[in-house]
This record gives sequence, C-alpha cells and structure tokens, in this order.
Amino acid sequence: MSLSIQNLNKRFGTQHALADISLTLGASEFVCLLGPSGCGKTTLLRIIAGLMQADSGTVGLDGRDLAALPARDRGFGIVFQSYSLFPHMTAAQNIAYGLKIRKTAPAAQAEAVARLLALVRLEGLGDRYPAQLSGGQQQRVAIARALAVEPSLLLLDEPLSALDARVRAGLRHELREMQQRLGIPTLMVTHDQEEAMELADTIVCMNNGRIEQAGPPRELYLRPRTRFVAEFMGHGNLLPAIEAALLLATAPDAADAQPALPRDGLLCVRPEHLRLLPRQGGAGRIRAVVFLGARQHVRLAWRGRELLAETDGSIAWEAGQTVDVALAQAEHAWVPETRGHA
Ligand SMILES: Nc1ncnc2c1ncn2[C@@H]1O[C@H](COP(=O)(O)OP(=O)(O)OP(=O)(O)O)[C@@H](O)[C@H]1O
Repeated sequence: MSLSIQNLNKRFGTQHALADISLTLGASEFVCLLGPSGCGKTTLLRIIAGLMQADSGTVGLDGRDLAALPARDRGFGIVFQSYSLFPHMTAAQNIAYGLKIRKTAPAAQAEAVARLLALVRLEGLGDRYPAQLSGGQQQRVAIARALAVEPSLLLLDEPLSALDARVRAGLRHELREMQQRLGIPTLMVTHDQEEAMELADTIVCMNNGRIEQAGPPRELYLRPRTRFVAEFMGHGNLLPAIEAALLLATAPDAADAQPALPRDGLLCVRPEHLRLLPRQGGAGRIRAVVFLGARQHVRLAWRGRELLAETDGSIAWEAGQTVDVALAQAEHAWVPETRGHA
C-alpha cells in the first residue's frame, strides 16, 4: 500500500489552510503530521479520509485517485481525539460495528472482537458501556474499532491528547508496538514533538499550511532546514555567525579546517551539545539550574545571550558559578534567520 498526495490546496475564505502539500506514505510506515495549532494538520487528515474536499490536488492510493470515493468506501480506520464511541453500545458492540455494517457472519464478528479486545488489552471488559470505562480504555476501544475492518490505512487525529500524562505515555508505547506488529501504514496528527519523535518513522513538520520539512525524527532534530523546525523540534540555542564562530572554535575537531561560516544564518546548538567547564572568570555565568535526576538543565548567560545546556546529573552546578562553554560535538546545523513561511 502506498498513499501519494500531490499538490493539495485548501482555502477557507482568505485562509490558505493547505498550500501545495505533497507527501507519500509507504507500506508499514508511521508518519506524524506535527505542527502548532491551526497549521492545517487536521484539514489534511480529513481530506485524506474523504471527510472534506480539497480545492485542488490529488490523493492517490496505490496509483488510484480517491477523489470520487466517499469516506466509507475508502477502507481507512479513523480515531479522533474525543473518544467518539457510540454511548449506547458496549465496548464489544462498538468494536463490531464496522463488521456488522459489512454483514460479517456473527461467529466471525465474535472472533474478531475477542482478538481485538486482547490486542488492546481489554479482555473481560467487552460488556462495559463507554461511560463505565476510563478515558484510556475508551480510546483503546476506539483503536480496536478502527482496526476491526482491517483498514488499509490508519488515520489518527490527536488520539492521545485527552489522556493524562501517564496513561498517554503507556498507550503511546502500545500504539507503536501494535502498529509495528500489524504493519498498518499510519498517519497521525499531533502537536506534541516528543510524541512524534517516539512514534514516527517520518515526521512531517507543518507551519501555516505548508510542509517545512519531512524526514526521520533524528534528521529534523539534528539537521533542521528552517528556523521554525529548529525551534519546534526542541530547544535550540540559535547563534548568529560571529558568536557561533567562538563556540565552533571549541568543537572537538576545531583543529581541522572549519568550513567557511555562512555570512547569515544561525547555528543551531541543542542543549545536550553544550559542554560546561568550571572556570573562574569563564565567559558563561550560570543563572539557574533545574535538577531532573539523570539530567539537569542549566540556564546561563554567555556573551550577552542566554543559553540552555543539558548535562548529566553528576555535577552539582550552582547559580552564580562561572564556566567556559564548549561544543561537545563537531557538527551542527545552520538554519536561515527567517522564521519560515510567515
Ligand atoms: N471548516 C472550517 N472553516 C473555516 N476555517 C477552517 C475550517 N477548518 C479549519 N479552518 C482553519 O484552517 C486552518 C487549519 O485548521 P486545522 O484544523 O487543519 O489546523 P490544525 O493544525 O489541525 O490545528 P489544531 O491542532 O488546533 O487542531 C485554521 O486556521 C483553521 O481556523
């Protein structure tokens, strides 16, 4: 199965909700659409699902244009943020719903429901109504219901965001395991960068209706191509060329010829790539320390700029201490100064 989206555009009045979006999703791939509120993620998902029409562009499945195919005939499984279960049906009846519509034989329905209840770890709870289940359990039922029809594509719209942090982290992990085991190509909308990093093979980072960058999580984190991606994928210390040169001089391969610094552009240094060395009269002064156990976040003033460093928990840094600031690795990304598509 491969999904291919070509040059999709969608306007709401003067709002360009999707501007020339193209992307592909391959067999067994988990793709996360990541971006801030209003960037067009849900609009894109709804168009793929067939719940909304694009103004122009195509959505194709294995080379077949889906434009004329209504949502119910696309064979996709969809899970929304709100649990959207049928309240008057039990968990088992919710899961069996799509199979009943397809007139699957009752014995096969019962077999599928039992298998899916086990898959989402709800054995024994099939007779409960949604109101008798926790939020996390309801969302498991919604996932099982989406999987029951053996979809060719799973579409998830912020399925975990209504859950509390612990339930969310657990279900996130299970969702990834389940997706890998079943090998169902999956497209998930999220505005949570950590969630996208944990789940996705490919992150599609969106801003203002456009794709800023698409690639594996590591690539977007370490090689952001725009300032927007650098800032959205986690804290980035963004340094103009003159200050960057001072830090680059401390990089592990500084003795080798450094490539010429770009005249404009910002060096993106992730907090864990900064190394602090205690030294009286050093150029950095520690402003604040947040101890997180295995890690700690150290805010420091350095040459008139605030930097965030992340170190392991072994050294007890203290506010007021002066330090030298160095780079822990040689390679860092340069991004344009502009914020991307404003
Ligand atoms: N039916 C609609 N009518 C008018 N404008 C809409 C409609 N649906 C979405 N929009 C606008 O299109 C833009 C993209 O919306 P969309 O819901 O796709 O964003 P999103 O990235 O999913 O945001 P969120 O994370 O808040 O759900 C927003 O500016 C939104 O206000």
